[in-house]
Amino acid sequence: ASVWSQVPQGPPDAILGITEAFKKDSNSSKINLGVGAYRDDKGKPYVLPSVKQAEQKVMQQNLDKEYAGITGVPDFTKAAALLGYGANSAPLKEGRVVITQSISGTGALRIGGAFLQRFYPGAKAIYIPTPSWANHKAVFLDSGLEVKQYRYYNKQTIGLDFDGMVEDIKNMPKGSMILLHACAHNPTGVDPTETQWKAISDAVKEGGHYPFFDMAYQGFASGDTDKDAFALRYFVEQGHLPCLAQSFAKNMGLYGERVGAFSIVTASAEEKAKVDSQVKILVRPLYSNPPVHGARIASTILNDPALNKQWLGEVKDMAERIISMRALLKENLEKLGSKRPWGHITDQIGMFAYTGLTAEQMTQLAEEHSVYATKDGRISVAGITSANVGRLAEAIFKITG
Ligand SMILES: Cc1ncc(COP(=O)(O)O)c(CN[C@@](C)(CC(=O)O)C(=O)O)c1O
Repeated sequence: ASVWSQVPQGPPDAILGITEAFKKDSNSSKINLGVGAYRDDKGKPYVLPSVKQAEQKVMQQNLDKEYAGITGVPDFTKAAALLGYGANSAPLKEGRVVITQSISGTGALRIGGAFLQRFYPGAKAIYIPTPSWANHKAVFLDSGLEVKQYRYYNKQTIGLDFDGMVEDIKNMPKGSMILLHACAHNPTGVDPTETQWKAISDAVKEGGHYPFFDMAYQGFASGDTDKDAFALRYFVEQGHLPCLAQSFAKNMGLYGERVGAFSIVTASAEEKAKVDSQVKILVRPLYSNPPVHGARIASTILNDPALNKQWLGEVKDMAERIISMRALLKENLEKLGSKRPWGHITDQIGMFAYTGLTAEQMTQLAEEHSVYATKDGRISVAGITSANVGRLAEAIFKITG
């Protein structure tokens, strides 16, 4: 037998596999609501003008292509920390935040998982929400952690199971690790209110739990980067010492440039130095040091006041287009005479709408109507345009009534 004859055939990725199926469909009016990548109203990928301008500035500098340090482009990581934690962040001012560039958000989560596996003093089990991003479980399992779940989504109300979530947090063994989506929960689009975040912070503190924030959509949820960072910053103000995975894939449209950062809030500058040294020791054998181009673009945007302002406007525009497509879809469904409640489509926030459709209905959408999305009923609202929203509503109405 050949050396790889025993390798089993694995299933296609739950999310990226949808795009493969979409590409195979010859129907000219097919609609891709699978991967959470922004599309403009023409259904086209969008390179932000601020990104194009920043990239030109970078090219004009004729920079060399030497290795970055293990933790990446310093001007980028400093600016990413400021964007995430905010200008008034005490840990930032006191030099207590360890940060390393990462291979986008996935890479940040993986460095975090690996660091926690290596050094977390408590049980090596992380609690993730039910449901969560399809890749979270695999990232943490491959990091060597056990993955457990806490209640998050309420099927009946298609909203947050707040009581269930808080009860589960209170019942976790003391000092458990808990993953929290900072904003624009994937796949449900259901976020806690600020009041609910305060109660969640209390419950996490009461249990002495360790919060790991995944902030993959800062600015993309509400259009306001400060508003979207509320939960993270509130936890820090409350004295938690969280770690954070940041992605610039969505809010800067840098998907394929793989720009992200992983950071840890420590208790003191001395602790920061020790943790920083161990993060470097962990990253070096992983990929040694990160790609510089995307980080230089992001750094140029974040550090240039005019470009930063322009970028914030562009992020706001993307968020607003998503919000308007939510309203249009709901309106179209109601106009068709649907008797089902669709308020959750506009109540939810961020890239995704959790429709409440079953896996069978999602398969029907693809097979009978050439509308592609993940089987959990999640649709990427970014894939909706003023041109296809009518057909989408009809397809959903035909299936759900
Ligand atoms: C909550 C969450 N965290 C991290 C990531 C990682 O993104 P990055 O590595 O590209 O920075 C995603 C991307 N989720 C997408 C948008 C794409 C994907 O599945 O990879 C999604 O369709 O859910 C995400 O939704």
